[in-house]
Amino acid sequence: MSFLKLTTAQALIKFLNQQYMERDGKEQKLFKGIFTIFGHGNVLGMGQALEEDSGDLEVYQGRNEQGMAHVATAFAKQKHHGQLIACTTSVGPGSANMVTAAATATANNIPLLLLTGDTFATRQPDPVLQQIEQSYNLGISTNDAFKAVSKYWDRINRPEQLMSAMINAIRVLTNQGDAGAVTIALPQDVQGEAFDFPESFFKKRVYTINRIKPTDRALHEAIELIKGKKKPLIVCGGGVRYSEAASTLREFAETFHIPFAETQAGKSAIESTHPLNLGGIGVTGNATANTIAKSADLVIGMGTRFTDFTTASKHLFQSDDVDFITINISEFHAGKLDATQVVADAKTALETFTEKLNEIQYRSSYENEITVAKEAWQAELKRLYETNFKSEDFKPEVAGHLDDTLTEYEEVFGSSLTQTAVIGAINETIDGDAIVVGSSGSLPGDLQRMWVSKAPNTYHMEYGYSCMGYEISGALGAKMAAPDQEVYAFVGDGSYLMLHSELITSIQENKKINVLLFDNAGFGCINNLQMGNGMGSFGTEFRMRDQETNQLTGPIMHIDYAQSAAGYGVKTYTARTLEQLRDALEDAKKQTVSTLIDIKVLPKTMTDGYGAWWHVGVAEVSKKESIQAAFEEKEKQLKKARQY
Ligand SMILES: Cc1ncc(C[n+]2csc(CCOP(=O)(O)OP(=O)(O)O)c2C)c(N)n1
Ligand SMILES: O=C1C[C@@H](O)[C@H](O)[C@@H](O)C1=O
Ligand SMILES: [Mg+2]
Repeated sequence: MSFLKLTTAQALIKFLNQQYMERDGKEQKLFKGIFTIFGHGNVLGMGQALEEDSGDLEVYQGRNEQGMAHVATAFAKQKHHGQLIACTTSVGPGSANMVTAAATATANNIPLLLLTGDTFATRQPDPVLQQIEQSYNLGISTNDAFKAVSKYWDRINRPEQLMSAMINAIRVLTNQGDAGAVTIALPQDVQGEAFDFPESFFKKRVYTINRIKPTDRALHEAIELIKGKKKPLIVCGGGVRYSEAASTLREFAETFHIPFAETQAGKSAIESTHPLNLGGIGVTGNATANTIAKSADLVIGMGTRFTDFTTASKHLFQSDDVDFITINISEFHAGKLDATQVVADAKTALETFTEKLNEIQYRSSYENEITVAKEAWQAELKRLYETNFKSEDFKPEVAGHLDDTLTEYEEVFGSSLTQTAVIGAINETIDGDAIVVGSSGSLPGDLQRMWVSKAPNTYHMEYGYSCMGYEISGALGAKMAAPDQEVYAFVGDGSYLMLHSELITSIQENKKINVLLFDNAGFGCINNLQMGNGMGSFGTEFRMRDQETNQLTGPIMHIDYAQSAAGYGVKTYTARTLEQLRDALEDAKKQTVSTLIDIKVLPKTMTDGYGAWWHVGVAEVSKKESIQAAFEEKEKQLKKARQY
């Protein structure tokens, strides 16, 4: 056996360079690059290894650890898990900053490799700068916080541990059904320590999609169930996209005349205009999907985790005889809703289902209800595109909350744009193959309902963790994954303020992204939520502290986001009318640098409703009658929901 004397960090980088992913006969490096923010916890180990020989890894410089890890997550998501970017941080606050991003990746089952600097394994200089020192356990460091949010966690206290740790790390990162954040904590001293690593550790390793077939029994049970059903409905989840099963799903739906609805992660597998595509389903779904869902007698979940947003807190599927089939590569997710479980890859499962259903010449019994529901939604979409604050019969989409203060917003903003009209104008103006990215606030709801996807894989929504701050990082990750397509981040003002640091990285990397900043001066969707459940407007509008009342009820804050981003070198625009917006969008297309359009939109003009309930924690006791009423309503609706 031959050996290579390397430091732990050098061995790690060499190992990463030898990992490959194979898809559809095409092989590529599993790791495209590595994001870094160096500090004393990683610069002399990981930094040294990368400076000396990074191999084919591109080395990027992040601005905020959370931000850079979101970039890496979005990159993997857009690449359908086929290629990854690793992240290295310093010890203490550097790694702590990344915990939120780890959780985001894990919630969404997206592979993300985090290489966090750690305190000394020898403990000789303890306490080192940024060490917490838990007196009950000296073995604990900040990095233990990743245990709750990682799918695999390890600490390399001796160089030779790297080998088993990394083989397990890759096992998890390449597991389609159970991927997520993988945290490898690297004590500062161990990173630089040398060891004679066997050369075999560095051999080329090629991974591939595990296209698990359904068992005969699962297939038989599922087909027997489908046979007796008249109104099946497919829920197209992210698994359809990650498994690259869209064309198989299209053929399946068309052959058996089965409509499909989209989750946030599944949207844009197939274009919105497909006659069987009902669009977004659930809490943030539209009327078409939610209407059909209510009377479906069979729900076939494909690659979906069936979150509360998809099932409307298990309240959506109201037919007495509704049954569920779950097709999922993950046993855990297949086990949801007491379904007939088909643990399999979506594409393979669909192929086998097609064969069997063809044998019995199955066809659903839908007549024209899908077309009727789709046409009704088209009319509603047109209305949403045309909402106009200035029209006499204007009523905000979320009415009865702040109706009287909307003119105050109009004055401060110098704009009466409605959010739905803005989304309509953007959808009509940007290229059909542009990728739209989002994550939190009111925009995911509007986009899941309203966005007309024209090309495959152009809708990129992180809605597993709905993490504010993902949007701009996510846009950069999507751009790095698809450099030939325009990428647009849809971001609220609250989320923009929380984290937009990687906008600078987009400039540094010459990766143009377009930021569409929807400024409604507040945490709009949370304001809707609280007021919709009987509360007042409390702590969610961006208002100055009123000196007399000492409450946040003073004047609306006005922030010139365009001016601030211009200082970064971003090409910026302000849009106060639809015409200005369209002009800005057209001009932004011509730019080579990242752009930002500061769009002032009136609160309460986002979409709302469409027949889905959401189970939220309403107070059982309150002096307010409106809250008592909200609680009673919640209890009433809860009785109609499935319990598990
Ligand atoms: C990191 C994080 N913190 C808190 C929340 C809870 N939250 C969800 S949406 C939201 C407000 C979003 O405001 P904004 O980005 O302006 O969007 P809007 O709802 O106004 O469209 C908050 C605080 C979250 N999703 N993520
Ligand atoms: O609490 C939340 C409410 C949702 O409407 C929003 O989209 C999401 O970001 C969130 O965290
Ligand atoms: Mg806002």
